[in-house]
Amino acid sequence: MGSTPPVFIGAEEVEKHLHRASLLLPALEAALANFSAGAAGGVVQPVRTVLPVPRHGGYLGVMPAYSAADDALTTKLVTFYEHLKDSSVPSHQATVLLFDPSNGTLKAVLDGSVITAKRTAAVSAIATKLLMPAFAEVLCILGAGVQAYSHYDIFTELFTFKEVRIWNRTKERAVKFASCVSGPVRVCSSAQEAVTGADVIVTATMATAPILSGDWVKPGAHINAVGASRPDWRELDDELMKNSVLFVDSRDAALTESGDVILSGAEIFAELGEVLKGTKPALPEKTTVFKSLGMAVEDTVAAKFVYDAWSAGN
Ligand SMILES: NC(=O)C1=CN([C@@H]2O[C@H](COP(=O)(O)OP(=O)(O)OC[C@H]3O[C@@H](n4cnc5c(N)ncnc54)[C@H](O)[C@@H]3O)[C@@H](O)[C@H]2O)C=CC1
Ligand SMILES: O=C([O-])C1=[NH+]CCC1
Repeated sequence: MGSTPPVFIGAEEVEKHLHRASLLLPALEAALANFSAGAAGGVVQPVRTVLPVPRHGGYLGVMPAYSAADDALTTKLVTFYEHLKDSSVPSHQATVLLFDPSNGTLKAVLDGSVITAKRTAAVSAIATKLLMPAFAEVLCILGAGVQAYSHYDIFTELFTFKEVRIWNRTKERAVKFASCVSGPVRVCSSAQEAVTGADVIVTATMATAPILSGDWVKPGAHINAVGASRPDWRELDDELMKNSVLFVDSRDAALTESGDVILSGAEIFAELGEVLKGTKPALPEKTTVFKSLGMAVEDTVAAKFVYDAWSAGN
């Protein structure tokens, strides 16, 4: 008798079972805390392997993780390309393989793009809940791509902002963003205009040089720095990196992959998981940066969530 072939769960099905990124919050908070607990937390996750594809300006990331608390084993394969000529192809594409951890059998192949968009935004939301100033009124998003949309959705679901602003390098995309989302958004002509006076800032661009200057940032603001995941790419300038309290998802990853951290020489204060565990304080009264690179265990718990929901309905 042959083994059961893996199921394929495509983007539409993933979206159906994960219609709100906030569904992932409890699992992600636990995974971040477990990751930062070291061996005792039961998360096995190396820093991802990123293979450059120099001829085409692309990268293939391989992101395996096992979470003992969830008894879940996955690897995500994610490609990201800097300058795609065909704008109908997304800059990031991903697939998650979910294995039976007891015997290594491949159980499911899941679309990873929806998972990547939603788990990243959910992790930024976790950071924001902990680190944003009291009475935050203005949200500013720099970038108008996939991550901008997923961040807008969960941030406006969880928090109450009086004003949401967007800036994008090409203004048409920002205008389109403002016309597509559910609430009012002010389209700004410059990053400086968007950032000035903002309490919470999300940088989610493909920039390779700083787009956000410390000069513009209101003291006490919180920044989720989501882009610039290569050691020579930047979104934030040195002033901002050095004059903020710096939180990361993974110290090892930040010191390997983040141009903003490596090139500025900024000191890492804590991993988000350490704040969640209560071993490091959050310091919301200070200007804070959460440098997000994206962790494999986030995909593990998200894929398990989707697979379990899919299984329950089949
Ligand atoms: N931290 C994490 O867990 C994750 C981070 N990312 C990163 O988030 C960023 C955004 O990803 P997506 O929204 O999926 O990409 P996207 O391609 O959908 O959107 C990128 C946006 O950046 C803008 N942009 C492109 N080049 C730029 C430049 N040189 N300067 C300023 N803006 C520029 C584009 O106009 C577009 O609005 C990327 O850097 C990506 O690698 C993506 C997935 C997970
Ligand atoms: O975590 C992730 O999937 C990624 N981070 C940067 C590019 C893709």
